[in-house]
Amino acid sequence: MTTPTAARHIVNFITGNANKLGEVKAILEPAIQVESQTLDLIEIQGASLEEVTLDKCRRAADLIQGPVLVEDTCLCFNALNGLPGPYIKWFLTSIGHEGLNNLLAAYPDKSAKAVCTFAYSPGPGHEPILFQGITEGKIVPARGPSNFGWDPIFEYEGKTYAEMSKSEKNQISHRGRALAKLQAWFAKEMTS
Ligand SMILES: O=P(O)(O)OP(=O)(O)OP(=O)(O)OC[C@H]1O[C@@H](n2cnc3c(O)ncnc32)[C@H](O)[C@@H]1O
Ligand SMILES: [Mg+2]
Repeated sequence: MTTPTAARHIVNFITGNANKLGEVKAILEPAIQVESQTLDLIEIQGASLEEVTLDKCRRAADLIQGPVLVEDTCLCFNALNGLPGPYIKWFLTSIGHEGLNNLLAAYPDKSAKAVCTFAYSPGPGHEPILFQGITEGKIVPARGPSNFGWDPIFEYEGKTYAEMSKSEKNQISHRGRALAKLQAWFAKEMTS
């Protein structure tokens, strides 16, 4: 006799970032199984955070010809009206943690928002669904291990992301908050 297995959702998370994948797996599994493919997806410029992610998702669904999950992360400095925002990857690569701190040297306001926007598409031709999470913190000189992007310079309630354990970060992070919305949506899909 075979044991019936509960229906489980599988998502195909398209990303070139192994740290993102690690966090997404830690948060979603085992309830939602995370498979992954690495694709270098073009990210459009001069658009809203939502448009960047929607466009990335449509491209991924077209390339894969199937259901996909993508994500775009922004780090927005309030004193700079939201910049570097979606361009944080290039700023981080070019000027590093110290340079990012220096960008705020002229401003007393060091507050920043970490914004994570996931987009899920059931396949090509379908309009993707967005799930966004925001964590408010501040930019500080680097503290903690430099394993993942700007984790050492983003402080939330006295600790930088880099000083937190993985589970501590996932509970309060921009990514954790966005995925809580995605989990709720998938849970509803399962029962409808
Ligand atoms: O293939 P994709 O998913 O696009 O991966 P990516 O590394 O290009 O990621 P983004 O385009 O979203 O750029 C976001 C930048 O912020 C970094 N980043 C993303 N999430 C982070 C987090 O939780 N903590 C620290 N740095 C993060 C990431 O390494 C990039 O430099
Ligand atoms: Mg990217």
